[in-house]
Amino acid sequence: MLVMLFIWRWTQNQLGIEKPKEPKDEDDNKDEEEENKLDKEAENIPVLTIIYRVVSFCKFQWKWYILEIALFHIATGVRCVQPHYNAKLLSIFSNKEAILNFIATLTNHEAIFIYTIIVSIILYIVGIVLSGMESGISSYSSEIFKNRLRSHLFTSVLKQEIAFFDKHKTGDLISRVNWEVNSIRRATQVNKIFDEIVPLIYSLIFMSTISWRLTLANFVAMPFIAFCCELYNKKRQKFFWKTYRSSAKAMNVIEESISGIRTVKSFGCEEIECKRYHKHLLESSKLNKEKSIAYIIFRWVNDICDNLNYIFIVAYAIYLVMYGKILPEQLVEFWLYETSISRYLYNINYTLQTIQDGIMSARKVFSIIDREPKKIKSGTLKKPIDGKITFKDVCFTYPSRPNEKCLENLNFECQPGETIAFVGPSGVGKTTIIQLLKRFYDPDSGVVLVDDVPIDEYDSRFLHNSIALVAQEPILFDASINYNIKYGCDDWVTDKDVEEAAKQANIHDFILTTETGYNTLCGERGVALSGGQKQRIAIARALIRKPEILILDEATSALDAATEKDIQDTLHKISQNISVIIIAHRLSTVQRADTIFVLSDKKIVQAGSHKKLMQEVDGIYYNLVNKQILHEKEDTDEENYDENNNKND
Ligand SMILES: Nc1ncnc2c1ncn2[C@@H]1O[C@H](COP(=O)(O)OP(=O)(O)OP(=O)(O)O)[C@@H](O)[C@H]1O
Repeated sequence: MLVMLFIWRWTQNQLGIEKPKEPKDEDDNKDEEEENKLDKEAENIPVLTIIYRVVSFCKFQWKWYILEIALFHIATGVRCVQPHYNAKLLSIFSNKEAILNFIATLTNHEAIFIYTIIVSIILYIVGIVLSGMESGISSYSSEIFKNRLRSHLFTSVLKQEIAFFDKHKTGDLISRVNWEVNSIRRATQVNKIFDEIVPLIYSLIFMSTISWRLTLANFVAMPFIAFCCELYNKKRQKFFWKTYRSSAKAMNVIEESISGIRTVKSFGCEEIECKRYHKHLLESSKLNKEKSIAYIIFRWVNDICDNLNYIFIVAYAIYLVMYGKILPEQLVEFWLYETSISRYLYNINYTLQTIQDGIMSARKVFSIIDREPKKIKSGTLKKPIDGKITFKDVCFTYPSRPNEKCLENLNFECQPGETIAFVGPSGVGKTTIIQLLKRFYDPDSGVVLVDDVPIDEYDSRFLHNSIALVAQEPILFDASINYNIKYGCDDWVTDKDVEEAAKQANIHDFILTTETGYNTLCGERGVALSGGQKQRIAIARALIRKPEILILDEATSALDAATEKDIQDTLHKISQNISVIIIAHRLSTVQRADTIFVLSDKKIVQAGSHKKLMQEVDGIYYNLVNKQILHEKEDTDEENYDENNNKND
């Protein structure tokens, strides 16, 4: 009973039923606290829920699991009978007298001898073949599981609201998709534990039929070993969280440095980035060193206990043989089983640790898979849109900066087919207005309406298709120009539409000059193209959708004056039928807008056409235009001066 209690306690601990406490890192800043909220929630998921979730992910490849379990049991059964036949052979040759006796009567024993050898060989071969097949199937089914889990996790990550990505670092998310899923996959090979438990039980049964006293002697050191395991596993759990954090930080440095390699190189910061990465690796190595020391101590204590137990069993066995309680050949058979017992126990402990790691990883993975994206209440309305946009008393604060109001009581209207523009100093909230219209965030108060209907009543996909955005920093995917223009609507647009959109965006001629035309690859994030080319492809990507509302957020900032004028003419033609919102610092870009809204101090302070605003000589717009004209004049004067000087030289 006592032993059972210890085993139960030990298993509980091994499986992490006692929730691991995340150690408090003194260096943690506020951002990390915010980011770790999810992990803290994850820690509270009961272990049985986690096991249930993992099992429900496994169940769809149940056929593989059943085959694997069947093969496993046959292979284990075969392996368990082997020592019996080996012992039979050994007992024949156990001493000189027995060998001479056997040779003298060889003809009598020949059949038994050959039979035993043949059975032994067959058992070995069957055991090897079945074990191999079982391992292969197990690894195959766990790979299927891993991919399925990764795919679910990735889908869940993409479903999250934009605010989620403001708080969670890319490195952490990538680490969950790779590292944590792998750790769960290892834990799902739970049959590995049966690989040890079943033969252990079989061996114990065989051993107790030989001598129940000797079999019981195996359990003498069990309580102490269980106690050591418990101490060691507590230590391991502490290390798990710390190692996870430092690996996620290291992953983040890799992601940031590689995606921003041009910035890193242009500032000559390669060494700084290497040092930053190295710092996190050192942190991780330090933790691993401590972990290894803890492991060494655990192994020492474990092995000492094991050996002492062994010595005790040997002494006890000699005693039993001496007093005729068991026969020498029985002892040989017993010993063949005995040698495997400690190996089984060690492997069980190792597998339980893997399962424990898997459970901790599963907490991290399922906390995201099960996370309901906040506030993304999507309606079902799909009625065609005319393009009227209304912002009514909209107030907004970014969730990651809850103490800084970004927009206050914003009110404006855009009639269908109108072009409106937002201008104002940098950081005043122009892009934020667009983010609210695209429902990347929901306002704290007030309402955003499209055609007098609150935008959360529209089907989210329908709304995104009706409102096309050309963002400030267009992101192109590492695929062909054709793919990038068609992105998201390749099931309803043709190659002719792609060409048409490219012509409207003034990029068609450039595409024709490339060797592979529309199949030219854009490179990761569009690195193989110039800023202006990227912007024009992004404009084509927006135009091909034939949206009812088109948003251009600094969409032509990287273009030369002539190209910008061509695109503006095209957009002007298109904008007769659709609503257009333009955000631009270059005021010449917004001059044609029906209404220009000037933002300052979180709200709209001026509104009207360019002509009207230019009449308000005390207004911000008038000043902005004058400053820009003056600036452009200074630039032209400087250029003329340089040119004259060059001529005189
Ligand atoms: N994801 C975010 N989380 C927290 N704060 C943000 C976030 N995005 C923007 N901000 C802050 O909100 C404010 C408004 O930003 P926004 O990008 O709307 O300005 P903008 O007027 O478009 O600026 P610019 O003309 O330079 O593009 C800024 O102070 C900015 O720092």
